[in-house]
Amino acid sequence: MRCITRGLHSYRYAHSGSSGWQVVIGIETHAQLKSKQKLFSGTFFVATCEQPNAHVTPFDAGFPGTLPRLNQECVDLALRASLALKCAVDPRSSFDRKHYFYSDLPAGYQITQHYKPFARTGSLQLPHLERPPVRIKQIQLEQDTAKSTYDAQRRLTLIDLSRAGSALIEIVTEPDLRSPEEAGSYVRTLQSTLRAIGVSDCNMDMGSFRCDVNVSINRDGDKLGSGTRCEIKNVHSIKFITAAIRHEIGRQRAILEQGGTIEQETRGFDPNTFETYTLRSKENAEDYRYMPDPNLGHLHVSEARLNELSSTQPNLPWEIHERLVKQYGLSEVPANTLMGLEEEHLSRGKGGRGPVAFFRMVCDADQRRNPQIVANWMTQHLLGYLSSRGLTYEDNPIQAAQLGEVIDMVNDGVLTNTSAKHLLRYLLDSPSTAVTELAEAKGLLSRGPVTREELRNLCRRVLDASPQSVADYKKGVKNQKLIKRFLGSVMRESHGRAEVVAVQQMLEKLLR
Ligand SMILES: Nc1ncnc2c1ncn2[C@@H]1O[C@H](COP(=O)(O)OP(=O)(O)OP(=O)(O)O)[C@@H](O)[C@H]1O
Ligand SMILES: [Mg+2]
Ligand SMILES: [Mg+2]
Repeated sequence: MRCITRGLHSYRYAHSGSSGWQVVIGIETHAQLKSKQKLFSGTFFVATCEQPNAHVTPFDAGFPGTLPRLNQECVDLALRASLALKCAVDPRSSFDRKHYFYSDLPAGYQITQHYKPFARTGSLQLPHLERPPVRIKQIQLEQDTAKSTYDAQRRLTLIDLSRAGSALIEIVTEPDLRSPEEAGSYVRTLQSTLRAIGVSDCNMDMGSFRCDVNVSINRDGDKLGSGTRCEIKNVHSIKFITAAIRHEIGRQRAILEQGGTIEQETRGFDPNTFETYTLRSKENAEDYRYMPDPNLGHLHVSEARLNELSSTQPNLPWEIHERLVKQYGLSEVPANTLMGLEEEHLSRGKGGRGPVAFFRMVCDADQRRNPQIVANWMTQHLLGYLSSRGLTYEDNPIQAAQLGEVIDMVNDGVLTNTSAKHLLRYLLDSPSTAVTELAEAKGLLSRGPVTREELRNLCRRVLDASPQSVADYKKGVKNQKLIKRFLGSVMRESHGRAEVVAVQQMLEKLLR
């Protein structure tokens, strides 16, 4: 299904579920910058600080007479975002005051870049969707507000000024998205992009990544984007974003099909009913009385600075994925699993070496190591053992060199796969012990296949240790279950060297 229009991307998805209608979506995203200090004050910004009002200067609290001083680290992070989103950076942008009265805005205005944002006209390619890249209209630097929490019991709004004045970038798309699914994909891709380059944690739960979603619909054949948009403010998860858009499409369609008109509104989303509701109409829209901030000069960005940042820009997710596939020869599934782990690691924002770097260290240390096998050991076994202990990759005590050694020992026939899994678990408990020493101490080193004599002794030892179970077996009580239990014990004792079938036969023989 295709339609032709000028200006907006002229394609649509059949699965948007709105036959006869075209859906137009644009998203404004506020991403909290991972800078150490706030945008205009020297205060440290600690996103996870529990104690309220712990990081506030008089400037953050809006005291008269205090002056802003632009923090270069925030500018650099914002520029990194604009490079990743292929924007044109304005060599000379400026800051404006956006006035409104609200308890979370101490100064009565927010410093933003209304008239001259620092970056414009970028794009973001969505993976797995055949469509042109989403156009980025602009990115602007701005201050965050304080954090307000409503205490329903005491009927009080509590204000925490620690967040006031911390640095945000607002990333505004052109109205290029055509379905709830595309909107979800855009948000996900933007998150992974900003995380990969270390610009933001993009954690929607923690409020470091907040989206406003603009939705309009118009009849097929009408000018694309000619419908009136409604803006749904602050939707807190990708699931809610898609749900809010779905509801909004249905609501607008019902009104239009009954001959009504859509009012331009700012709406909220109720996560309990999955419905949007009116916050304020256009007539009640605020007049922000934008004016250039007289206390701040222009923001100058030189070509040299941009080149410098560009040369030290970390790889983007698709570049890392491509490297995993092309350089390391990984197939899609392990490459995607590793990317997923990397993303989780970055979203936790604890820093440190991520899973992809760990994988590369294991592979690069010895060219004979098969990357596919390394990825399997990491994603299937190591990850499983860590999560069964409630640990994440950041807590992983095993060194890349140690995992490499375990893998090599399997490859050299010194360890069986099963023994290597045991060894990995032992290593998690005593990571400072040398790998071979631990394997030796735990009797995991392969001494070739178990001989018949050895097997008989092993089986006998296991049976002798459980006389009651043996008696039950002979009475014919729960034989299947008992034999499985004996079998498990023998396999464990043999450290995986014994053959399951041989063990079962020997046990049955001894029990006869
Ligand atoms: N017809 C439309 N249908 C859906 N979205 C639209 C339409 N026209 C514009 N938009 C989207 O609405 C958003 C407008 O954001 P922008 O920041 O420019 O202005 P704003 O919402 O008026 O300002 P504020 O930042 O104060 O909320 C953009 O993402 C844009 O793509
Ligand atoms: Mg906006
Ligand atoms: Mg808006």
